[in-house]
Amino acid sequence: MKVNGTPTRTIWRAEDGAGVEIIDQTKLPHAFVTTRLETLDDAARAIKDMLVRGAPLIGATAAYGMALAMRADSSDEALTAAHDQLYATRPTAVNLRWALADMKRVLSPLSPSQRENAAWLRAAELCDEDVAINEAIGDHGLDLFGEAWEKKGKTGTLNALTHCNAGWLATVDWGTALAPIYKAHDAGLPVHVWVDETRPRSQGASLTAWELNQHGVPHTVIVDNVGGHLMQHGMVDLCIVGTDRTTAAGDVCNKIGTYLKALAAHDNGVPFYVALPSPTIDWSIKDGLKDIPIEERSGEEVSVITGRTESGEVVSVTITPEGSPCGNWGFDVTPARYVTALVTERGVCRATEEGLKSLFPDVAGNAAAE
Ligand SMILES: CSC[C@H]1O[C@H](OP(=O)(O)O)[C@H](O)[C@@H]1O
Repeated sequence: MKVNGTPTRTIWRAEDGAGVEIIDQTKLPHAFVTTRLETLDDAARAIKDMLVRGAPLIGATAAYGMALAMRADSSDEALTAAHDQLYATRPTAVNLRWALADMKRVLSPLSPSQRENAAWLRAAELCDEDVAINEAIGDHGLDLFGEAWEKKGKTGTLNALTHCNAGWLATVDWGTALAPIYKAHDAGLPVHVWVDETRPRSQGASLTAWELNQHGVPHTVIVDNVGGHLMQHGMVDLCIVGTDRTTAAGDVCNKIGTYLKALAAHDNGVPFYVALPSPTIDWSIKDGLKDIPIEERSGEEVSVITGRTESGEVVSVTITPEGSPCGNWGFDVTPARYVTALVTERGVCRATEEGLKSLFPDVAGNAAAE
């Protein structure tokens, strides 16, 4: 998408071919800073410390991390060690596993001398594929927004609620949940977005709001707990969120708090859509609650908050008493029964095994055979 009018992706190979450039998302919204990854360790740290985050972007960064690793040492041992180091960075987004498996499939059969170049090429292909997938999600999601606008009688504004950041900052470009919002806005639909701030890291307040500002999309940042109230009072026409892992039966793992929004949407008859790129489908599992690992991060992400002072200085402050432990579960699972539909790059389907198989008969079958 554009940053100050300039088309920009979240990750790209450096012009000198020896490094990888990323947007440091820990600096947004108060500063737009890019940083250069030179080594496998740099890439692993960028994922673990969330300079880059979002399931598709985590996968893309891991792919480029493999290229940086092969640049340093392209032996069989180094290939396996790089895969394992990157795999261990964050447990929930299945794109990490998928991208690393893809890179290993491409690199393992090659001679060490061929691996670095092949890794750079494959990582770039995965990024381009992500962009195409997300734009297609935008196109299919636009149809749903059009239907919602018709249903509303084409009056007022079309109010969409989203949670966390599933925008272009969570991917290489376009985003997943925000792609239909950008497409609808650009098509002239009067879309307004309720942006859940999404504690504790505030990806909504700091990233989604920043993205929507850049694109000129009307929005309102809200605290995480107000969404149900807005739905009770008819102020939300639809919800659309991203996902970090969706099971073959349509259970959706996403940022903590998503499940509660889905419950409120179900109780108030508000459509609850999940933007789902196929690399985020885990075909090997059906029961999300039982089988999806939920990341637990440091309690400091809860007790410490960062912001900008009136003088423009960015500072961090502690908001909890000394000695109060803080729990920090990063994700939750929304059972498929609370999902109205899945918006994929191949179209919209029910959040069921049959629905996903109808769109991905080629993939579902293979995965089941593995
Ligand atoms: C399009 S994936 C976006 C997804 O990833 C976020 O998690 P995190 O910021 O911790 O990487 C969140 O669950 C978003 O919905």
